[in-house]
Amino acid sequence: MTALAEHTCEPCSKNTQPLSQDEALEWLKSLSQWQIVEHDGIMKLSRSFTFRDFASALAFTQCVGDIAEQAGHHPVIVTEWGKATVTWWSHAIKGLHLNDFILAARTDEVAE
Ligand SMILES: C[C@H](O)[C@H](O)[C@H]1CNC2=NC(N)=NC(=O)C2=N1
Repeated sequence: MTALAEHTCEPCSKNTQPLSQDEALEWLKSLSQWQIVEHDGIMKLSRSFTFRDFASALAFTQCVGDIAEQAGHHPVIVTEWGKATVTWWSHAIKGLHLNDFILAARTDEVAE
């Protein structure tokens, strides 16, 4: 079975259905330390990463930005001293798509 990070992101149009809560919870089992949060009725995938200082958090933020640019799919990243919180969701479908789980897995790879 292909590791989640190696999956290919699929373009999703605004007509694509977001994952159901059950589907999202099933994919969540493939990740660790990520959680599904809901803001304004939109399910999102979020995880905080801790670092020894601001510069390290900023360098991680740049790496996540590179992943996002490469995929054409972007998270919200809150970067602060010693911490960065990454939240993925698919704006076009106002919910979660497998792409968000793939990019969360790729986010974990650059946090190591
Ligand atoms: C035009 C541009 O490709 C689209 O707006 C992309 C940009 N990045 C995106 N990122 C996320 N998370 N969801 C989107 O729907 C999205 N759409």
